[in-house]
Amino acid sequence: MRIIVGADEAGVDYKDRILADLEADDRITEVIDIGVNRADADFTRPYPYVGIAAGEMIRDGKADRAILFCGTGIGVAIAANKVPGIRATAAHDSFSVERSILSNDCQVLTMGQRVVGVELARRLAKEWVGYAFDPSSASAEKVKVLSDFEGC
Ligand SMILES: O=C[C@H](O)[C@H](O)COP(=O)(O)O
Repeated sequence: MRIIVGADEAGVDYKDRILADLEADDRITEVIDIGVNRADADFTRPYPYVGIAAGEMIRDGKADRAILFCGTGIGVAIAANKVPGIRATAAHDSFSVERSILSNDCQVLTMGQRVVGVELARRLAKEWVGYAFDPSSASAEKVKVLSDFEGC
């Protein structure tokens, strides 16, 4: 699995912690850091640019999934969802994280650094990359309604 990590200024600490976890995870073949990073000239880049960039990379086949952070997780989720074909959600509990894949085939998970503790965020990220969507499941036809609506 090739996975993007990204954040705005409000989520950068968690992004960097999850980046380190993913780089040590044998299930992950590539971790792609799209920033922000403290050394960036545009460290204060607003969250929509991060979410849209991640969604476009997945749309273009450059990555399989993304885990994104901002203050709440809401802004980067909204932004990623603006890219046709992308299903992104904020989730801060284990059941929602599971269902975001098994029910919704989300390519993007988002969390809020101002919402959830770092150890829970790390655990949820670890759980999330372990789930795989079953295209033969009853959920698949529901996801297909979204794909058909968007034409992708
Ligand atoms: O959803 C938005 C994020 O939480 C962002 O990090 C903070 O946005 P704000 O500065 O507009 O509250």
